[in-house]
Amino acid sequence: MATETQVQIYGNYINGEWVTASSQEPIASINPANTKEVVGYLQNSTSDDLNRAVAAAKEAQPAWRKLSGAVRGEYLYKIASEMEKRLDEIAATMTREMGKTFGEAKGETLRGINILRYYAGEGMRKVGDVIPSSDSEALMFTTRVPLGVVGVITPWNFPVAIPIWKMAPALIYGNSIVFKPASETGVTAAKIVECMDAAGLPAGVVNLVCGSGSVIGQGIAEHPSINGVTFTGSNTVGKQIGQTCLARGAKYQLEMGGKNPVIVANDADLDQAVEATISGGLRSTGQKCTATSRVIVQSGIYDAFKEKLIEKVEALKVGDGLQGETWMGPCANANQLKTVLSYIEKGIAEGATLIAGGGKPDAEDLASGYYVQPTVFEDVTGSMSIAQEEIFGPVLALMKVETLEEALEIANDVEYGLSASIFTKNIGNMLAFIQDMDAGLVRINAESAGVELQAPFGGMKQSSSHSREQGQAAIEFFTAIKTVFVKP
Ligand SMILES: NC(=O)C1=CN([C@@H]2O[C@H](COP(=O)(O)OP(=O)(O)OC[C@H]3O[C@@H](n4cnc5c(N)ncnc54)[C@H](OP(=O)(O)O)[C@@H]3O)[C@@H](O)[C@H]2O)C=CC1
Ligand SMILES: O=C(O)CCC(=O)C(=O)O
Repeated sequence: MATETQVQIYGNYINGEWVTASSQEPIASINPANTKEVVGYLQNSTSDDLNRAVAAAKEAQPAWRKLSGAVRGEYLYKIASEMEKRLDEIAATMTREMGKTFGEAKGETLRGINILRYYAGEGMRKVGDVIPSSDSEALMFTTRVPLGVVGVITPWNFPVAIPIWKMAPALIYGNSIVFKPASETGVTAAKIVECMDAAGLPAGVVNLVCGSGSVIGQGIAEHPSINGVTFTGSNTVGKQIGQTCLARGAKYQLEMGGKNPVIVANDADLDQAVEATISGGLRSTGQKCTATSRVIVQSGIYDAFKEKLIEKVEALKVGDGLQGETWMGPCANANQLKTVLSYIEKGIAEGATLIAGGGKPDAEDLASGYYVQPTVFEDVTGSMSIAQEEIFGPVLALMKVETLEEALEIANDVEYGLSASIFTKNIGNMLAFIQDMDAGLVRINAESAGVELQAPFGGMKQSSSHSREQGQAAIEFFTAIKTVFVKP
């Protein structure tokens, strides 16, 4: 009861003001580690609220765009400083809203701050090239212009880093924003926007509209005044957004699922491979699009690898992410837990052998959260659902192979192509993997998760719309090239 009385209601942020949605029916954001705790209340917005946010963004964009890149960059530096002042508070809110451990949440918030500073610097870098004209008297060059109003639709699994790696480049290149965060993590989103407000960002440049995906998310995809939509989330929703944008001629960028493999070769450093498989597969409760899901192990090292992996997985401490000793928190919501448990059942039904975990933990103090045990299967074959479909949970599927060629064939035999790792000391194995692995991110002797903010990020096959986010690659989505020809 004590928590209920202190719970804050967060407004939408439209045209520089915190406002209540027209529906007057706030949505509760629940702590997945203890479902009796409400973290905060968010607005359940309607299309009228969305229209107001889009109108504000449209009005603010021309003046924002006219500022120099350096001046826009100053705002990003200020937002980063505001977030730094509230680092622990924002990280704790993230843990309470979606369950990842406080250490991971703090690391992610710092990453968000670093992304802001990186793109602040981009405001001072070149945006075009001089190209020789066939006319000797003419000057020909390229410049770039912003898209206009950008819709930002984000998931709950990286509630700070993903919104910021979309919004920071959108802003630095002169766009204004309508931001619709995942409903699970609306309080964390509101705190990011509070930092933007405290930094003095001009009214209307960023607008926050909370509400359901089917109303506000779909409304953004359909809105005639939104010029581009950047999305991270499920494949089903991503494709729907892509088709809606395509139909009205808007630009879109989609980052979606993964079914990421790790190959462990006979000559791998065993300890390194085990540590990286656990970290890549089970941190954040396996809820990363880059999480390791399939572990393809050569027969010569299989038994030793399996033994060490199981010993370590069974020692992992599951619990509330705010408690220092916790290694793995709960699933982010009831649906996630249900999905993970149903994949575990499918794995057993399709003939895989369960060798660790496999259900909810027994501990009484975990009964009111969405907890699941870290789980490992062996005897997994390529056609099983747990080898093909994204689980988005702490479930590892071990697959034994004889040769590296066989390992690569299995690794590529899925519809996704986001990230992939190999553990080997052999340069030939490394080069074959770099060359033949169909993934946007290939990592050698390193876990499959973990993205560096200054490098391009995105997937192949069904994992993305084939565009790239982050680093300097972000300019490709958030701007259009203008080729200029000048003749005296
Ligand atoms: N690639 C990744 O990083 C992620 C992948 N996923 C995958 O998706 C699965 C389901 O997760 P879930 O959270 O439901 O993912 P969704 O794709 O449903 O949600 C992602 C974002 O899209 C919004 N949204 C939902 N429906 C629509 C719609 N019709 N039109 C526009 N926007 C919409 C959501 O809003 P709201 O929250 O209000 O529903 C949220 O902001 C996971 O199990 C995982 O497999 C999930 C998250 C991240
Ligand atoms: O691995 C990472 O750091 C990023 C993962 C990611 O982008 C995602 O899960 O959506």
